[in-house]
Amino acid sequence: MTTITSGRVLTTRRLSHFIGGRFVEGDGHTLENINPATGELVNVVPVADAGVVDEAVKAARRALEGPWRRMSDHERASILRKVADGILRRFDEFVRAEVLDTGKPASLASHIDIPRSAANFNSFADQVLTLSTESFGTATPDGAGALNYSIRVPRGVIAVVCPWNLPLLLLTWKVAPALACGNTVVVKPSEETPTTATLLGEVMQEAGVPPGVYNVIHGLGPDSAGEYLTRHPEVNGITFTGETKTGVAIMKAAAEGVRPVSLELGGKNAAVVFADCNLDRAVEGVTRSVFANCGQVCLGTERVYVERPIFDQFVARLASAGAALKMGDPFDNTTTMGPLISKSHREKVLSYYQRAKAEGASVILGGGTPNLSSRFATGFFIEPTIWTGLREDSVVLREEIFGPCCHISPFDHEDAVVAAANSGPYGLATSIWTENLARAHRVAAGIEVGIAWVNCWFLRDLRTPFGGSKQSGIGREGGVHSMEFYTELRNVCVKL
Ligand SMILES: NC(=O)C1=CN([C@@H]2O[C@H](COP(=O)(O)OP(=O)(O)OC[C@H]3O[C@@H](n4cnc5c(N)ncnc54)[C@H](O)[C@@H]3O)[C@@H](O)[C@H]2O)C=CC1
Ligand SMILES: O=C(O)/C=C/C=C(\O)C(=O)O
Repeated sequence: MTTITSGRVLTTRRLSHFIGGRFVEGDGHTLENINPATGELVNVVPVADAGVVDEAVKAARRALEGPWRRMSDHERASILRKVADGILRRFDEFVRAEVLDTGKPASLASHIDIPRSAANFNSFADQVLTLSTESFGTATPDGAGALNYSIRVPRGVIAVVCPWNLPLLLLTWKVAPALACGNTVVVKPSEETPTTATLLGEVMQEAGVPPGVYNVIHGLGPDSAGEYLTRHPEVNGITFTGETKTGVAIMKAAAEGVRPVSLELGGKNAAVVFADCNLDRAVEGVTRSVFANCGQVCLGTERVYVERPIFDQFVARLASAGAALKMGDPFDNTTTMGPLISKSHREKVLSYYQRAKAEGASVILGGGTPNLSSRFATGFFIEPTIWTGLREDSVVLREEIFGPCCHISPFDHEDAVVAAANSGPYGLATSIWTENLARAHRVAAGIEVGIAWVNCWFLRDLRTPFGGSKQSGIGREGGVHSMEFYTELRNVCVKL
């Protein structure tokens, strides 16, 4: 297929839905998937209407009657390990697809996104083999007793709705445990990043995942594929990562039919840096937590609190680390920061850059868009930005921006910084930087979040509970917690 875009002639692919083990063309209604680093077209993507979504859910339902659910946990685990191997075998292809869809540096996709996606399958293949249930010996009047034991059954068809910031990583974080437990899935990747979900369909086939167990439909959210899927009455559970407002819409959809939801939503995460920290480690960690993936990580830091004696030094060091980031060709190994995901997202983040100035911030670094040369001048790049001097109640300190920016405030007392970190509606993650062990434990317990890191950030063990407090989500995934969401316990009482 040949397409003319931005004055360039490109050969592009047309993606398909993946339903019942087949790649399915849509009805001709499509959307364009744009490379955020250049503004060029990557591929043309079909948009599923209600009929296509119904077909996918029905394929997933039929597959529940097939071999997948009847296989032993060992057999399913062995197929999931083949999926992991398949991702690694096609590593470069996955990296390239993820980079073209997101604009993130290939070094990041090769280091985090794609290896973690394979690790998700291996980890949940392990997890399903060590899952235990409870049993009780129960006294009965005749003295013979009864045995109560519980079994875990798959929930059925799971709707998986994914965002664009870590497309394959977050998709597989949900698909791997859902499949390990014997469910079937219908995945709706973000309209911004549809490619790796589709490529995974090929890997699933090669690995021997039966038709209909893994289905992918493309499209938008409201009044489109996302909404049709989450409202579909034959979906038995919904897992979602993305914006809090979308989480609310999905929870409402799930209420119809009383379906369980697992929601990992937005954040406005605080990093707390005490004067007794190892400053080199703190600067390195906070630099990553603010700027990694161009600030498009729900766990990232947008509020930094630094104890006053080291405030000026910390601000200067974070600013010089931010200034050293190199934007440009994502496939160049020296590039350390990609663009934002889309033109509209850049407009949103720039509106906060303007708002910060209007609210009286001192701009320590950045605040605008960079001048890049050649092809990348039309990409959605934005400057890494640091502010100081804002009031705690300013909009920029309360709303999730999802860009490469942070505000740094000084603090004097532990209680006050814990209160500041806890202000606002979100409670996803925090990082605490101190060499005082007692203080580290105290502050980690005091900040209302699902994930507290001490002297590190994004150090992940896939067995640990992962999720948010307050408006940052409902439920926990990871390890046994994923197994709890993707199965239902059934108690069996046997009279002896
Ligand atoms: N992990 C996170 O916390 C993320 C947060 N965001 C934040 O959300 C903002 C908006 O980004 P979006 O991509 O629009 O996020 P979003 O939350 O609207 O979209 C995520 C996924 O949900 C789907 N979706 C949207 N509305 C839906 C609905 N009513 N029913 C069912 N599915 C629906 C989308 O098609 C996409 O697949 C960003 O500017 C950023 O601030 C975005 C991505 C990830
Ligand atoms: O599971 C992880 O390690 C990372 C999760 C990150 C997000 O959920 C996000 O940025 O949206």
